[in-house]
Amino acid sequence: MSSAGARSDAGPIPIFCRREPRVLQISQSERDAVYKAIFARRDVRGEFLPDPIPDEVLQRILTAAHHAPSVGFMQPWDFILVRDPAVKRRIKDGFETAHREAAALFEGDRRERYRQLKLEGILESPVGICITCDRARTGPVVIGRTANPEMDLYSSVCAVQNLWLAARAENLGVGWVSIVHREVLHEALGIPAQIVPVAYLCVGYVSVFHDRPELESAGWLPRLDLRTLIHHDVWGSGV
Ligand SMILES: Cc1cc2c(cc1C)N(C[C@H](O)[C@H](O)[C@H](O)COP(=O)(O)O)c1[nH]c(=O)[nH]c(=O)c1N2
Repeated sequence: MSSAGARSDAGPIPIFCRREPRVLQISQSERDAVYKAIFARRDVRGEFLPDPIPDEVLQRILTAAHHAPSVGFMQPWDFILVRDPAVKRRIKDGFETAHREAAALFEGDRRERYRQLKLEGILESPVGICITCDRARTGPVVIGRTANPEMDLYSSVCAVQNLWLAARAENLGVGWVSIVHREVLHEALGIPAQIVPVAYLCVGYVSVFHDRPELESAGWLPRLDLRTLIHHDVWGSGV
């Protein structure tokens, strides 16, 4: 475990967001910082602090999300910021229902171990962010989506990951809660029927960032060996 460390000062949107006429080079220390954010990012469930997130910080991580790649540049996302305890409570109730259903699918010892995992921080985190996908945002024909219609959903997932990494760079924890039925999010957040809720994220400062995924530390699953996942030219060619 490592302590959460000092918070970033609120400041302007980084220079990378402005238009640059030259090829932007990334220095070695900047590169190291990117990798640091990637490897130190964690899914946070149980360590949220109630401290409020300054508006400027929230704006920066939302701007990072908004600069994600998207199929045909359709930018299909919206961001619903959830602070109302009553709204959070409805989502938490939805989690509890889906969690019970999921627990029933595990056998014996694994069911009890699943029940003991902390898998959300809906009420504890000061802000929830629901990232959605408007599949009709730029009309029916989108560059890059015709052969693979799910590409707009993947684009919203890219926004999730940008936000997750930017949040880590701000020393903010993020936890993705997918143990909730989509209809619960539609109802609790007033999401129109044609918009897809892609991710419900719990966001806040934390008491600690774990060094490893909690599911790995709990012995649920190990990290796979990257070498077994790389194929050369054809599937199954091995290393
Ligand atoms: C699409 C999706 C959906 C979920 C998750 C992730 C992703 C990508 N994760 C987090 C997941 O458990 C976690 O990322 C892995 O265990 C790896 O841990 P780190 O993210 O590296 O800490 C997650 N975690 C959790 O506690 N409750 C959840 O419902 C979910 N849902």
